[in-house]
Amino acid sequence: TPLSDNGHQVRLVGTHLDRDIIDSIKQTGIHPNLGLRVPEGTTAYQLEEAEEAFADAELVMSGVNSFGVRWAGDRLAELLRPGMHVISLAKGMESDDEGNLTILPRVLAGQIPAELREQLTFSAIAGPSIAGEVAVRRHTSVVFTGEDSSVIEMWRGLFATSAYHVWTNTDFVGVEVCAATKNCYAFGAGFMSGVLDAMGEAAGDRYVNYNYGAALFGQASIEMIDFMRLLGGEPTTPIGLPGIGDCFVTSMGGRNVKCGRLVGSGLTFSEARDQMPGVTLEGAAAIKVIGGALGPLTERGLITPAQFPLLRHLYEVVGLDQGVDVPWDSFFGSNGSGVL
Ligand SMILES: NC(=O)c1ccc[n+]([C@@H]2O[C@H](COP(=O)([O-])OP(=O)(O)OC[C@H]3O[C@@H](n4cnc5c(N)ncnc54)[C@H](O)[C@@H]3O)[C@@H](O)[C@H]2O)c1
Repeated sequence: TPLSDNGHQVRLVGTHLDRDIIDSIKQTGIHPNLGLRVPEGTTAYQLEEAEEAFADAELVMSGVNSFGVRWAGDRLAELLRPGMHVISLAKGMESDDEGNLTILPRVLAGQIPAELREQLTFSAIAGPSIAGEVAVRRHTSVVFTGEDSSVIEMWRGLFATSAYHVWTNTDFVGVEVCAATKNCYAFGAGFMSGVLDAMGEAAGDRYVNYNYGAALFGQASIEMIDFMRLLGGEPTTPIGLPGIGDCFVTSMGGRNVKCGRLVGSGLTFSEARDQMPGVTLEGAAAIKVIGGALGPLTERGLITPAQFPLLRHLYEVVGLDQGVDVPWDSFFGSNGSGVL
């Protein structure tokens, strides 16, 4: 929407999983998931028509989610040309057996042969932005990130409108780690409602569980800053849009929070998952990857057993199918602000 509002032509290429969406846009102009008409100047293409869509295109935006990043990289390897700029949306990280974590734009770039890759740039969009709200031009404030400030400034110039407000940040690792980890913590945000669901009528209608949610949210902010120290981001990056702001919007609802709510009400993660067949749960997947890396990182002495108590518990719940038993007393360090 912001690109179209600025007068650019947009070519929307679906994956093999998006055939119905692309058919709908081609036939009616309506994006069926959002129930909205795509903006003027947008043309939809099926995957087989990707070469036509990429012909004379200068800029590429990848909206493939975290499950398809390597797949997207393989497709782009065939379609990109030297001098093109790529910006991606997927939120998550990959881990190896030793717990080394990699941000997804680097995974995407890694699928492109080195000779071509060196003639491209890779950037990403982060920060609180619900697709449908952007589409109806609600005020949205985001962060564009990448290593090269002139490239992300170029992207900002293309996107920024009176409703879509863009900041730029060259802390690529820090911003992307925030984007990935907030999805983990937002799963936990579902617990506060789930616990009330389990209480049934005994919960009454006078008090809700905001204290519970606020404590999880506060601990999430401490752990995001700890991730900056671990992975090489700036300690201030989680403040504002990339971490806290995005964690807020993601915690307010969506598929991931719904699953967290079911788990908070007493179901195991596997049982909750079974109640949501076919639903993409990027946050739960991120907990398995990032939470799963904490064990090897602790064994290697890169973090202490006292660090990341909330994400460790989320991993017990999602990765090991254990019940919710929030380790409150291990939160907030010695002073309520995470100082150990
Ligand atoms: N929707 C939002 O409001 C929003 C906001 C900020 C960031 N994001 C991020 O942007 C990305 C896209 O968001 P979305 O809501 O469109 O997600 P989505 O789950 O609807 O999927 C987006 C795309 O990924 C493709 N995809 C999924 N699994 C795939 C696979 N295994 N192989 C190949 N392609 C696959 C789908 O075909 C689709 O084109 C996500 O990583 C999300 O976290 C979304």
